[in-house]
Amino acid sequence: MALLEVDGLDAGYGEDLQILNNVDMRVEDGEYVTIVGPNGAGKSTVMKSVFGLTTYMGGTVTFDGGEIQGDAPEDIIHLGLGYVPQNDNVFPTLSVQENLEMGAYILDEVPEDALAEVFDRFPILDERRDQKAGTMSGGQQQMLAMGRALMLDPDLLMLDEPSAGLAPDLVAEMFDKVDEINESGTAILMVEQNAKEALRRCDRGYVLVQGGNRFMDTGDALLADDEVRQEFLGG
Ligand SMILES: Nc1ncnc2c1ncn2[C@@H]1O[C@H](COP(=O)(O)OP(=O)(O)OP(=O)(O)O)[C@@H](O)[C@H]1O
Repeated sequence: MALLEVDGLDAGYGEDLQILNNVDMRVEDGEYVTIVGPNGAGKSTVMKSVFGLTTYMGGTVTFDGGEIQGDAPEDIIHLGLGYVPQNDNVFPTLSVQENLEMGAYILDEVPEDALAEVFDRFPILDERRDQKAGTMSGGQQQMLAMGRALMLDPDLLMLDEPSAGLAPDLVAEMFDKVDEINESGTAILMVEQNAKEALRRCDRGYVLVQGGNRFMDTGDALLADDEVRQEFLGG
């Protein structure tokens, strides 16, 4: 069984606004999977639904062998599933180090080895460990949000548009960081607007349209597919 298996997932918002319709998705141990698709397709909703932040309406979500559909985020985070939302992903009035420590709030003590590893992986966070998160640039805050999610050493890290709003040189740096995190053994499920670059780097990709699965293949195969290129990658 895959690390994450989503089978026939229906989910949405409020009482009856259904967005996802019969979505299937899987991420193997250590795999790097990307979700692409047009605006409003439901890409973010897939991640939020896996993490228990939407209204569950049907289907199953299995993580590490146990069913988690309908569970609360505070239960899911204990299982080794990390999630970095696109917005509001740092505490602006707390320092960098305090933000990272908050990432491990479910533990009795701050995991010093994990903290050292995050500082090692993101030298900018080490340099600015006492700076208030809200005074850092968008890219630095994004690194901090990722670092915070890594404090619990997740088996799967879900990233919602990590390159959004970043200058081009920072976009490359962000993608490199994601590669490094994946190479160190953490599986990745990532939503990206920067679809070509994401598909180039991932193992496998899903194209989601109107809340449902449309294409699934290796990143290279999706990049080479005429229909995918024309419809979703700007030709
Ligand atoms: N909190 C919410 N309440 C109600 N509807 C929502 C909520 N969040 C998202 N939606 C709706 O769900 C649909 C899918 O949104 P979602 O953000 O998942 O799409 P997306 O594929 O990630 O889009 P984008 O690429 O623009 O970020 C959209 O129609 C959106 O308006």
